[in-house]
Amino acid sequence: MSDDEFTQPVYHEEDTNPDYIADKTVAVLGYGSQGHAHAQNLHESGVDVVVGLREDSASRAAAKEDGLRVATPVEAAAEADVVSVLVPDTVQPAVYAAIEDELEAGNTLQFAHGFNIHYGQIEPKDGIDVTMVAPKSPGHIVRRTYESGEGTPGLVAVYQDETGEAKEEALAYASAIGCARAGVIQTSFKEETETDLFGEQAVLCGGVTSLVKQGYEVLVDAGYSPEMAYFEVLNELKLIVDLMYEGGLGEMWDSVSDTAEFGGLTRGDVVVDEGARENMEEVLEQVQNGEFAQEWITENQANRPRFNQLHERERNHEIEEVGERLRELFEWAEEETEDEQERAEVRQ
Ligand SMILES: NC(=O)C1=CN([C@@H]2O[C@H](COP(=O)(O)OP(=O)(O)OC[C@H]3O[C@@H](n4cnc5c(N)ncnc54)[C@H](OP(=O)(O)O)[C@@H]3O)[C@@H](O)[C@H]2O)C=CC1
Ligand SMILES: CC[C@](O)(C(C)=O)C(=O)O
Ligand SMILES: [Mg+2]
Ligand SMILES: [Mg+2]
Repeated sequence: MSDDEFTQPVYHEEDTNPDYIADKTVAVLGYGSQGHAHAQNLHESGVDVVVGLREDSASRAAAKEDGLRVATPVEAAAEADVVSVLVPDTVQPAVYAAIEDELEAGNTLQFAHGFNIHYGQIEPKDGIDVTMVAPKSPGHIVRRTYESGEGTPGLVAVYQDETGEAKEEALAYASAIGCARAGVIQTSFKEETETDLFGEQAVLCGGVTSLVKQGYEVLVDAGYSPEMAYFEVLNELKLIVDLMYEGGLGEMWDSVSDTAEFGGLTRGDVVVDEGARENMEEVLEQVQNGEFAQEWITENQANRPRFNQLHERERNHEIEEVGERLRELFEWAEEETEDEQERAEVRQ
């Protein structure tokens, strides 16, 4: 499929012009998963970066160690032409309120996810551009693939274009963080927000973990060993997903045995059946009508009682303890530990 056969424009390096960002200062607010990756990638692409962090932020030392300038979010926004808002979605409205006065006409307010704009939690002032550059990948992969030269695919969207250059600038930013190497798809804040939330809830994060836990429990409850259950439903999942990632469903089906292909094709839809599809449609509806967004906003206003309870329950699931023991036993444990350390550093 060539690019002009896609339903939406897809941009690569040659479609971007670094001049749109080259002489600008970018304030990256937050130094977490996305923040550390955007800030370091932009910096190494030659863009002037200032990281905006709270005075008492534990991440200040890490950002400085990575060779970046650090200021408070307000100071960073004051000196920047582009303000990239990479603090958690739940704190973005308060951070925006604090920096709004620092945004001058012609500046850009940029996001990596459209939640707050789409659901009206941030109403950006007139006179500024409002854009999105959303890598379709966790932040530590955005960083790692920039370093390895591959880049991760991303999305660009424009919500407000006062300068007439919002899209070009967003594309230059996408290129500077490595996304244009892999391809950047044009979308809208609405489409990115709704598909991102649906994807992470129904399939990527929610659906997959529920499938793994239920599969594990079914095997263990039937008397099989926890170790066997762990390998069968969790460890091997990565290997199967890697094949799908590399060559689609077809490459995976071609690689597994005919027995697995027949069993999978006849039993998969029994497990994820019409009822599961209807549940997925309901999840999508709650994203589209704002019910999920309201629930998440209210949950945060109440200091996350349900989130904390579910978070704790998930961490204490038996499969976590089995996995920790097993990962220590095998040779890939060392590599995993490095990854875990990297993620832990990012989370700090
Ligand atoms: N996680 C991901 O991979 C992806 C995230 N996104 C989007 O990117 C955005 C950022 O998400 P993510 O990277 O996960 O965020 P993180 O949770 O990793 O952000 C943590 C950073 O935000 C800072 N922070 C937290 N609260 C405040 C505050 N009140 N004031 C100032 N700074 C604060 C933290 O500071 P401190 O260091 O002081 O604790 C830390 O540096 C979101 O819009 C998200 O939806 C999009 C694609 C993927
Ligand atoms: C899949 C989760 C994600 O949407 C992401 C890494 O893209 C997120 O919000 O973290
Ligand atoms: Mg996502
Ligand atoms: Mg998301």
